[in-house]
Amino acid sequence: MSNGGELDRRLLRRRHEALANDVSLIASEFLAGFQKVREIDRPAVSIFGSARVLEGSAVYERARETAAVFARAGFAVVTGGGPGVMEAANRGCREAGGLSVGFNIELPHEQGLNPYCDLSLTFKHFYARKTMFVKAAEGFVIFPGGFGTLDELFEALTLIQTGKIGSFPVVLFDRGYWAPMLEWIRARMLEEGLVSAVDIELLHVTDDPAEAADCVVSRYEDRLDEGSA
Ligand SMILES: C/C(=C\CNc1ncnc2c1ncn2[C@@H]1O[C@H](COP(=O)(O)O)[C@@H](O)[C@H]1O)CO
Repeated sequence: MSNGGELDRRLLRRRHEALANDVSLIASEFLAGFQKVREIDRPAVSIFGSARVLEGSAVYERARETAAVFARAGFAVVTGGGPGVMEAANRGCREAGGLSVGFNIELPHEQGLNPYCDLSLTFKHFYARKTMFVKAAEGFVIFPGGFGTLDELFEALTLIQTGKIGSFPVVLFDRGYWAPMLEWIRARMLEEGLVSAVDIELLHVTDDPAEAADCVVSRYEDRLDEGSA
């Protein structure tokens, strides 16, 4: 099965004769993604986190619980549709009667879509898929994770910091996990003038599922009152 990697590698090799066709394939993936986002009939949160945590682990169970709180608040839960935190969040949302959405990705070592998604789409390209996490969401909750999770966290933060999207809440779940990163951001990035204090204020840190949900839901309600949601 094609995993999109061949197309990405071809684009980067700059084989110009193939570019127009390749770009139109990518455009059609964006369009299919936007159409799927339109099917989400309520406000949504995008939840990111490790693909590797297992059922029963603290991170998995907190993600499941957090997604359930969002579902009970009337929010859809959007994830990458894979295993680990993605599965936990889709599962928690489904168990609480919410709308559970998975934007999966074709990978060389296929993991497949987890069985807890009501709406789903599988992408070939990370960049089209990442746009849908942002397009769909009123905020972001990020659980402990590795490179993929950090990529999604900093994508959201950069879009907010540069004003490409509104100032949506970004919640880091698990104080202990994120503390060293936040300390480094303050001690080095801020100290050396590479970010501003207001940039750091974009991040909210919590260990509490209800607080994570309240942060996103209350900001959404404020935007509704202002007429900007
Ligand atoms: C490596 C494993 C599974 C890979 N399958 C994935 N399926 C869907 N989405 C994924 C997968 N791996 C990473 N992602 C995305 O990145 C985030 C997690 O990455 P991390 O490096 O594990 O932090 C996640 O939010 C996904 O969107 C398990 O064997």
